[in-house]
Amino acid sequence: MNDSVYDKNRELQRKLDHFIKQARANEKKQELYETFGFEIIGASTPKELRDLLLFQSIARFQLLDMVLCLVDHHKDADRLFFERDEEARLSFANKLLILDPIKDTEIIQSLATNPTLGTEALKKYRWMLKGLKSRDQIKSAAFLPLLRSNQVIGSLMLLSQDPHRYQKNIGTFFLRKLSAMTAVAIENCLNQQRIKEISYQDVLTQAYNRRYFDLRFKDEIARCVRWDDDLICMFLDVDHFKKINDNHGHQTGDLVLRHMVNLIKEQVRSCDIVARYGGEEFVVALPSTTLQAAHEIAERLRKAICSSAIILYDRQLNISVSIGMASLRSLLISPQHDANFICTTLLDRADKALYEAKQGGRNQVAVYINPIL
Ligand SMILES: Nc1nc2c(ncn2[C@@H]2O[C@H](COP(=O)(O)OP(=O)(O)OP(=O)(O)O)[C@@H](O)[C@H]2O)c(=O)[nH]1
Repeated sequence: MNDSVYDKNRELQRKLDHFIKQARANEKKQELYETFGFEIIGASTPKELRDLLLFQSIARFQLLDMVLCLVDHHKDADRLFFERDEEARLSFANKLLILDPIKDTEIIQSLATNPTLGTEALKKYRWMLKGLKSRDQIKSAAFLPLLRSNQVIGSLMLLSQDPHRYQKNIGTFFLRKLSAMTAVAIENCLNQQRIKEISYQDVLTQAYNRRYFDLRFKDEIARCVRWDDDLICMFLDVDHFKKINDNHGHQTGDLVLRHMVNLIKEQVRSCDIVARYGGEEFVVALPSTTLQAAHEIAERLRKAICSSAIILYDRQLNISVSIGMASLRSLLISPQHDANFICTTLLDRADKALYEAKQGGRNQVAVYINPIL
């Protein structure tokens, strides 16, 4: 082989090696993006999705930071992503930006429908980086729109310390794939959660239904047992409700039930579980609450119900409620007691206390007391 053929051959070999290397790198990239895509699409709760997108993605894609911006068409994004988790709300405060479709129209209109890379992304979407601790270290960014049915539902901002990572002229195939999968994952996950919530809600009063209560009650009891915390179970029953129905009609009876739920919700914390247990009977679980504190809440609630008359078209209607409660501590739990036993015993005791309150003349609070052996 003469020298020139030999050189050409080497040059070709070098190019081939380069292409093979690039193909392998792309294959790896594709695998990384696809695995992540399948994981986010498989996320079963908004919390899981939130952690994958805003926390795990950073290590997976070797990013400096990630910001997700969502147009809150259903006005429920904050609740779905953070319910009962103040700590997470604080730690993700600057990474999950929720836009109001009415108040933030200008910002929403500024969200491009194509990826924007490099300094243009940094300039145009500076507002997305406002509260980030890592802000000063950002050297390049990729803005990815999240689209569903040709509508912008939000955007992702991938941030890097490497000034060459996201540049105007680099290929966006993988990034487009990531943004498409993210949009599908967000839409699916939030819709699934909404459906779950509807199935857990009492249609008439918007309180939780018994199915949801039974599920959550078990979890809360397990948590309180683990942390050696007390938990209070409270039953509330409208007094002489049959008479209300008979004298004023079922519609008024329904109004009373809705009114009751609103008053109960006003008096308890968002972490407490308020559910309609049946007919005119409601149950409230108060985790990490002492019997004394719960008694004060119950009394406050009883007084609030008693003193807030319902205004009907031609008169006002006064109602009262009887309340029975029992504490987890009163059960003297031992390790052989299983969760089902604790749940049913606690409900049974609160129900017995409610019976006492009714027997005692109604419009009062009764506490289950352990019989002296
Ligand atoms: N309007 C309305 N009434 C309901 C609903 N569910 C159950 N009820 C009525 O609630 C009433 C419950 O009556 P009772 O169990 O006798 O109790 P009460 O009249 O409240 O008497 P005490 O509990 O002993 O004070 C029944 O008349 C049921 O028909 C509902 O969804 N809407």
